[in-house]
Amino acid sequence: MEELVVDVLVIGWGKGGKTLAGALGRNGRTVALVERSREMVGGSCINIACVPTKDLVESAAHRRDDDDPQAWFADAVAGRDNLVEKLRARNHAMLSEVEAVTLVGGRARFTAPHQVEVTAGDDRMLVRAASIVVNTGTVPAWPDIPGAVPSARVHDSTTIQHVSPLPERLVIVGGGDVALEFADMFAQFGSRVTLVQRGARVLRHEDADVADAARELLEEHGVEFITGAAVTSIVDAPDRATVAVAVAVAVDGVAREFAADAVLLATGRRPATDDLGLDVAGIVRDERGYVVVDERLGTSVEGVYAVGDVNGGPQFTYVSLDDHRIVTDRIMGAGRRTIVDRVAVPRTTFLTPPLARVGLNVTQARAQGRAVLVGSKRIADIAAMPRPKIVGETHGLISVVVDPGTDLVLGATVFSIDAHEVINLIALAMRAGVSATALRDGIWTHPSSTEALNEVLASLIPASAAA
Ligand SMILES: Cc1cc2nc3c(=O)[nH]c(=O)nc-3n(C[C@H](O)[C@H](O)[C@H](O)COP(=O)(O)OP(=O)(O)OC[C@H]3O[C@@H](n4cnc5c(N)ncnc54)[C@H](O)[C@@H]3O)c2cc1C
Ligand SMILES: NC(=O)c1ccc[n+]([C@@H]2O[C@H](COP(=O)([O-])OP(=O)(O)OC[C@H]3O[C@@H](n4cnc5c(N)ncnc54)[C@H](O)[C@@H]3O)[C@@H](O)[C@H]2O)c1
Repeated sequence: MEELVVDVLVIGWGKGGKTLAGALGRNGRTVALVERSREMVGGSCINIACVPTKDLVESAAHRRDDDDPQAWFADAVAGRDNLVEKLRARNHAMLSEVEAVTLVGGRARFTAPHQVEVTAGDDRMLVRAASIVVNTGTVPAWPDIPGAVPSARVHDSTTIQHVSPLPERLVIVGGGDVALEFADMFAQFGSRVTLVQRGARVLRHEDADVADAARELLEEHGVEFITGAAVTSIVDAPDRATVAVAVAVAVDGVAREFAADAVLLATGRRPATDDLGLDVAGIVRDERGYVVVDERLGTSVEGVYAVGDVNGGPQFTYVSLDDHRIVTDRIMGAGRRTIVDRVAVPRTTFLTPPLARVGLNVTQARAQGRAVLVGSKRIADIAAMPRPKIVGETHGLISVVVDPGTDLVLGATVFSIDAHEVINLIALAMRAGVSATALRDGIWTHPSSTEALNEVLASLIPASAAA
């Protein structure tokens, strides 16, 4: 069997792993990166997750009522394929041009704490390394519902991206980011979307006014919500799938069975650790299968680290990227970076317009018993922010939570055009200790979305007095 000995082995071409492989390779370490799938060169983000889905979201948002849905969707898919192909080639080139990095195609499996066997068809290779970085990500978690099995009509978030033709009726099961982003996107492409969700409320982690505004937006785009509902079966027939649901509170006139041309199961993800041989190597997993790590992302085996989704942290590409900084620092630097250093990590759900949040919202501040000030305005009412009116997208609201004692921002929700950008500015202000007053009095370009801060932060009132 062919053998390869390197300083650092990265398993999986995720965001953290590929960045780390390039950085270490350029700094004199020999590195091997193993990826099991040609279609995943570059990792989930560019192939099946962030980039292709946001490209489709963007295309869907630009469709007008008189544009033919099928033709528009086909064009959007072709554009997406073209983009992904380019990004994949670029990702391959970025590492193949680093001499110290060896790219290995195949499935890796631990056979000892510092050794993996890589299998590709009949080919086998042994790779040994003093440092190993597990970056295998997650895969869709299929729910335990009768009939919930992959088929031409029953999809997960990966296969639905290749559905053809555009489904006239799409039933989505779930209430997280994947469910909401695909619901909004397909509704705007022209599908009739029904979203079935277990909880009584959508976006239960958001303030009630934010969740209501998001639901109203999606309903305006044509999404029907069936809340407090459990899917009891999916029956896949040649001409249609039928999704049966049991609802907690019966409402007259609401169907219990939904016919669909396609079903999307958006019920979460599970770690890609099933067949990785972690137990053989003594690498401890938690009860859900995620690799257990310490604050510096070390596993139970010295010299073995886990970065990205597989370590059970927040599942965002930029968190995987930050994980690479911690492990790179540990392998090449002072080893002082930890996940505890992370302050104000923002997130965005890519609806149209996007819904972004950082830090505490009003509900969470109240739950902590904090007396806070809140500035909250509907986008349509913010006179000092004409950009949404210029663009013709005035849905949403902005809400900022401020500590009255320190004048520091504790959190913000921005549900508006440009929210995914504005939230980064607020997150930076939180990290840098910039006061709410400084943000209120900031000199911002005009017309822009940032200038909403001038007006929203001038309207602070005690949370107890806010609705
Ligand atoms: C539909 C969708 C949309 C998303 N949108 C966003 C977004 O807009 N913004 C955002 O920040 N996050 C988004 N996410 C989350 C984001 O995609 C993930 O957090 C991120 O891609 C995780 O990357 P990673 O570094 O953990 O590994 P991944 O990029 O998942 O890479 C893991 C790699 O390991 C390979 N692999 C697995 N097992 C083995 C093995 N045994 N041997 C060899 N190779 C192996 C896999 O093939 C894969 O290429 C989205 C997720 C989904 C599902
Ligand atoms: N824009 C972004 O940054 C972005 C976009 C997509 C995904 N992601 C990340 O990827 C990860 C996966 O997203 P996701 O939405 O798949 O997972 P999730 O865990 O966020 O949501 C899963 C949803 O499915 C529901 N669910 C689970 N089992 C069910 C069942 N049997 N029946 C009905 N409902 C069920 C849950 O209640 C939940 O609402 C998340 O961490 C998410 O943050 C991020």
